[in-house]
Amino acid sequence: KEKVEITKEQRTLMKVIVDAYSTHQIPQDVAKKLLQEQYSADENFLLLTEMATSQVQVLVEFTKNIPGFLSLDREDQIALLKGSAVEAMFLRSAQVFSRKMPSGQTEVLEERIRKSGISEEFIIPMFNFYKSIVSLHMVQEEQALLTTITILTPDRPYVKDQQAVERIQETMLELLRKLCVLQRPQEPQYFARLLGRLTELRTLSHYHAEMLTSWRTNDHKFTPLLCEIWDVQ
Ligand SMILES: CC(C)NC(=O)n1c(-c2ccccc2)cc2c1CN(S(=O)(=O)c1cccs1)CC2
Repeated sequence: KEKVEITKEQRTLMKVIVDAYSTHQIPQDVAKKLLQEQYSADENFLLLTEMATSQVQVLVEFTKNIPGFLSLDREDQIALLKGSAVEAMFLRSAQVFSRKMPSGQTEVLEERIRKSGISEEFIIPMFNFYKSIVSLHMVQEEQALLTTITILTPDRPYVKDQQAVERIQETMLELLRKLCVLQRPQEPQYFARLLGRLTELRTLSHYHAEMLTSWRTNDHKFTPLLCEIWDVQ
């Protein structure tokens, strides 16, 4: 039986990441808006735009707190942010659903998202992903590390020094692996299941690119920040 132990450095690293992750949350007022009175499809879309924009700002702030990230090449930092923004958004969205909400709120939230101008063909895989994340019942440490590992994916487009990114990502993967073993001794495959969700995320981000095209044909507007991070318009 493998004796797994979190070292002092790993404990410090964990604390830095979880503190950053819990500090940089989407303003509750924005999330609350989605739950208020009846909205039209256009207003729901506008709210999602607002939420997604604020999430990108949160993502940038969180990423700056990942130990080692700011010592990467500047252009590679941008490439990692742009390359992971959509996946981080879907991961954060799933985590919003994972949170215990007063009864009925999850359904209202689901309804608003379904009625926001997103075509059915994307709604299904998107909600399947949310459910697959919710069913894992991740603790905050796992959520924060999974987001960190997603951001530190070496093979994003335009990343020059992939080795440097790989080195930091490997530190995070090793920490998450240990946490999973300690957290779920009875579920030896849990770590593998978590990483499997990252593959699902990549598929979703391909759907997202198509979603954007269909929105643009219906003349939906995005914020300058979303246009920049998604490379549209
Ligand atoms: C929490 C934030 C990050 N989630 C969010 O903004 N959502 C949520 C969502 C999920 C669970 C709870 C609350 C909200 C569903 C969707 C989005 C955004 N996207 S988007 O970025 O493609 C988009 C932007 C503008 C028009 S469409 C569409 C799908």
